[in-house]
Amino acid sequence: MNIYYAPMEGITTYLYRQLHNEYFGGVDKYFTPFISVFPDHYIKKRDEREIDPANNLGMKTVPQVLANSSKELIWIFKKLTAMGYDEVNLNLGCPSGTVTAKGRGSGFLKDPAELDRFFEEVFDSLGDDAKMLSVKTRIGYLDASEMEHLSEIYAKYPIKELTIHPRIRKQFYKGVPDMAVFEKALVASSCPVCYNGNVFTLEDYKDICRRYGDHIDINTNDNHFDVNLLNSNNKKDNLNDLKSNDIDGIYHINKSGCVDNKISSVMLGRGIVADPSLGRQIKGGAKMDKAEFREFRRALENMYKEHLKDSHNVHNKMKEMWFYMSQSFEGTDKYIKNILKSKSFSEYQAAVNTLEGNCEIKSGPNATPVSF
Ligand SMILES: Cc1cc2nc3c(=O)[nH]c(=O)nc-3n(C[C@H](O)[C@H](O)[C@H](O)COP(=O)(O)O)c2cc1C
Repeated sequence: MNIYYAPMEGITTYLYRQLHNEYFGGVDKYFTPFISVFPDHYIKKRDEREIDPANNLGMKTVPQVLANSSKELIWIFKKLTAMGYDEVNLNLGCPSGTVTAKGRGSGFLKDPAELDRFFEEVFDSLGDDAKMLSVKTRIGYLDASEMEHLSEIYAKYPIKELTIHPRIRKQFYKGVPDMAVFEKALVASSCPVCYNGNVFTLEDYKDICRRYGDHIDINTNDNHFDVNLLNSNNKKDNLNDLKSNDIDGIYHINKSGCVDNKISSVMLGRGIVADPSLGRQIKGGAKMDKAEFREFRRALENMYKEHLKDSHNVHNKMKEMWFYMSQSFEGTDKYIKNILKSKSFSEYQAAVNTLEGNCEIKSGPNATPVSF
């Protein structure tokens, strides 16, 4: 199973990604926060830094882009692949009003006919290279029933991987993911599917794997089976038989060689911001302890101090991080308030020391973080 660190605007900047990779790892791909592409083929300087290969050494980074014209997308796609990226992710999920008002992000889902035309132009123009395009989508703009038609559109194109966050636009990040709609979309997909939403703990991850993770990847070039997780009915010994005889009878194998009702990847968002060791735990490594957390938290502060000009920005950035990270500690209620309402960096530091001194890292499931 591939483990991805979700794109998170304002959080998963290249500086954060570098630090997370250095301290915890456990992540197969890091997605950049969305990069807006402007009509005159321009992206912000800030975003140029996000994609600069020198800022992404030693980790696998996937640039995510926000575009709703094929010209914009084709331009940025070519720029990124020429820089060496082998995947570009299209954002069809952003719920922010300023984005959706321009028909971008989840706002693009409002007009499926236009989305279909857009994909047709993009895939026609990019030819074989288009197989490097992946998509991250919500299940609808106004209503989850929209996903049925959206799935038909996605299934027409050889998308590298489809990440499904099973919420509609107006939910933002609240409420529970709609698993029934996710399941239908998973079955309808013609490409590998990544699940995203509310995976906050190792248990949440295992639950998703139990339901959707039993999968077999087939490398069609050398007919080699790479077994990731096999359930008790499909013992390893039976694989050669499966390969030669029964595989189509048991599973429907899609174009990319994945079993179409099983997921290929899980994308972690707020859960891994809260507990940066979540990916490592999923890969069989240790949960962080307080000393390790503290070291990472100090490294974050130092990194922001070094790179953000204004000390207010450092303070605000750390408050945002603590909104999520406090979810990894027991009984933080009265302490986290002091961090979030601190007026100066020294007040903030005192409140952080109090929280870290009085609260232990949770051993059980984390609470559900909403958003800052
Ligand atoms: C603060 C914040 C910023 C986000 N920025 C992006 C973004 O730039 N691109 C994107 O596709 N999704 C973005 N998301 C959505 C996440 O990638 C993810 O889909 C969402 O948080 C659900 O996953 P989770 O329940 O694991 O957090 C953002 C979410 C939050 C809370």
